[in-house]
Order: sequence, then C-alpha cells, then structure tokens
Amino acid sequence: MSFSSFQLPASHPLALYGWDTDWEAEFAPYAEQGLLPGRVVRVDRGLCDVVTPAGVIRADTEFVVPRDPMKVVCTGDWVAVDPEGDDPRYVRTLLPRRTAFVRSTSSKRSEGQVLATNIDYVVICVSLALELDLGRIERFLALAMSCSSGEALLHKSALSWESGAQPLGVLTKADLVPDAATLGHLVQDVEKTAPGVPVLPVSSSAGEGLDVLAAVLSGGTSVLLGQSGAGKSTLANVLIGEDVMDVRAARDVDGKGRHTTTTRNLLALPGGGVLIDTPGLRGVGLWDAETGVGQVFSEIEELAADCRFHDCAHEAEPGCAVLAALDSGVLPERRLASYRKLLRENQRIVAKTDARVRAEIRRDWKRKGAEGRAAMDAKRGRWH
Ligand SMILES: Nc1nc2c(ncn2[C@@H]2O[C@H](COP(=O)(O)OP(=O)(O)OP(=O)(O)O)[C@@H](O)[C@H]2O)c(=O)[nH]1
Ligand SMILES: [Zn+2]
Repeated sequence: MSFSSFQLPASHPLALYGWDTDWEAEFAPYAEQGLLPGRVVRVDRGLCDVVTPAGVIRADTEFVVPRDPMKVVCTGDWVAVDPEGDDPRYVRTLLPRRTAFVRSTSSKRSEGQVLATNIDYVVICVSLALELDLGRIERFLALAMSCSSGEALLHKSALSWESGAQPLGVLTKADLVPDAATLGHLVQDVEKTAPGVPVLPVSSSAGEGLDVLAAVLSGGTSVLLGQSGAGKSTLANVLIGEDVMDVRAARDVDGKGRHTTTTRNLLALPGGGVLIDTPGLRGVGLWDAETGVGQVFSEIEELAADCRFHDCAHEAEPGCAVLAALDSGVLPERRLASYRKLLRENQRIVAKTDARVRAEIRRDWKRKGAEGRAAMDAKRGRWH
C-alpha cells in the first residue's frame, strides 16, 4: 500500500492524524487564504509528503526553509499547503510545534537538527531478553525528557512549545520471563529507576499487553526509542497490524531512471493515535540529552544546589552535599555513578555531533546552491 492510495474518511479526515480543535484554531487564518491543512508524513531532500483532506500531497518546502535548521519541515509537522499549482505543490506555513525531538549541539550558537515533532508519547522499549541495564534506561529516559522539556526549542528558535511528551516504559519480550513474580520484580525495578513513568510489560509474539498499550497510544502521537534488537519494529508491526515498517517502495524520482527507496515515517494506528519512526530517531545514541540528564537525576541536581562551591565536581570538595547524601545512604552509589557516566557520554556525543551537524548543514547548502544555479542556467537557456 502506498501513501497515495491512503483513504481518508470523509468526515474529519485529519482526525486520524491527530488534528484537533487547537490545530484548527491555529490554522484558521490559513484556511481563510484557501490553504489546506496537513501533516508531514515523510521528508526527503527538500520535498515532503503531506497528508491532507485532499489526500497525500507531494510538496516543496522551499518557502518555509529559512537559514535555520530548527525550522526545516520535519516528519510530524502540521503545515499549510497550497492546493493550487503543479506537482509538487508548496508548503506555505509551518504551524508552531508543540514538542520536538532536537539533536542539539554543545554551542549555544550552533543550530540543532529537528528529528520529529508534535510528539505526545515517547515509548522507551527495553528488552526483557537481556538483563535489565538501569543505566541504559536512564539514558533513554534522559533523551525522552529532552523532548519533554522543549528547552532546546525555547532557547534556539522562536517556535513555541506548550506541553511536553510523556515518557512510557515498555518492557518487551515479556514471554521470555519465566514467571509472573519475576516479571513483577522487573517492572518494579524499572518503576524505581523511572519514578512517575508508567511501565508496561508486553509481548509482541504472545500478544500480551498490546491492548493496554494501544489504548494509551491512541491518545496522541508516539515515537519508539530503544536499543537495537529491543523489538521496536516487531512492536510497531503488531500495533499497525501489517508489516509496514519494512515496506520499501521504489520510486522514479527525477524521471532519469534513478531510483531511491522511500518509506512512510508517520502512520495512523488502527486503534487511534499516530506512530512516527524516522531514521534519525533510530540512531538515538547520536544525539545529546543534557537537559534530560538533569531531569532524570533531579535529586542529584537539587543536592548539588546545596554544595558549598557552585562549581563543585562532587569528588572530594569540602561541604559537598552530594557526597554527604552518598555517605548517609540517601543517594545510592549506583545513581551517582550512572549520572556521571551519562554526563561524560553526553559530552563525547555532543563533540562528535557538532562536527557531523556542521558537515551535514554544509552539504545541504552546497546542494541547494548547485540546484539553484542549475535552475538559473535552465531559465537563461530559455531566454537565449
Ligand atoms: N520472544 C520474543 N521475541 C521478540 C519479541 N518481539 C521481538 N522479538 C525478536 O527480537 C528481535 C529484534 O526485534 P526487532 O523488532 O527487529 O528489534 P528493533 O528494536 O526494531 O531493532 P532495530 O531495528 O535494530 O532498532 C527479532 O528477532 C524479533 O523476532 C517478543 O515479543 N518476544
Ligand atoms: Zn558537591
């Protein structure tokens, strides 16, 4: 099944994709201009597929792409599309994002890269086939929180942020756990590591816990995070009810016989809700989570506020509130070690990402420049 054959019900055609009264209100001025609302289901090379009440429209994003990578149209965005004109049409406006996953960089001045937007649930998939790695769960939680906080958005662009995404812990492959008591303990361990985060064991192969998960996810737009092999694709397939995550359609892009693989990155779930799966999110180890680390380890950051020195490294400094909490047993050793490890890891990732993002942006602008020159040459050719 391809996007263009996607049938939308006549009544509220975009409701399936998360359209609500707030979006409707936000969109009102553009509706007056005769523009169509739509949600971006895929982006590639300056073009995107937008699901609209008139079906899926291929649209060019050049009018809404200023020199700010934070405002580059992204899977999950709500946009206004011009219904007039040839294929591809044009995206005219990007509606303010509610949340966004941003791959940020260390420098306040260098730009981040938006990976997915308007996310309500960040589903952290943890395989029960392996021994629980609480540190890894904390890492993913920090990433989930970096979406919730929306801080990158507030600091780095004028786009507004309203509410955060809710992290959910999903323990996959529950069928591999020998008995209910063991499963109960595993769930408790994760709940302790992630206070306030709902934890749900599921089995894609045995069909356990899926109804509950589907019911939760029906409330909004979700992304699945987790280590490779955690069972994300399998889970996505059972939630969607068909093997779409591996479906790749070959398309003739430029009429020159050059083929590229394409795939849908945003899907409506049969029980309601929307699932986003983008390649950038898959490479989750590649982006930073500094704001998130602070939130996951908020008790350590609160303790640190009471350290005598404001730049205390909590190593051996006198008057260190963190070390005092460690000594008195209030703060478990493992938590502090995990916090330190994540901060270190984060610094390494940020350094690497900076170089990568810079290279990507350079490449992109080089390509755009070349395309622009080619277009100019073509026009001149017509005039002479
Ligand atoms: N026993 C059991 N195995 C499962 C379950 N779900 C997935 N698996 C297996 O786990 C392996 C990895 O599953 P995937 O769905 O490919 O994992 P993934 O998280 O998408 O991995 P990446 O694509 O690398 O990110 C596969 O061999 C699946 O068959 C489950 O509920 N129970
Ligand atoms: Zn200290």
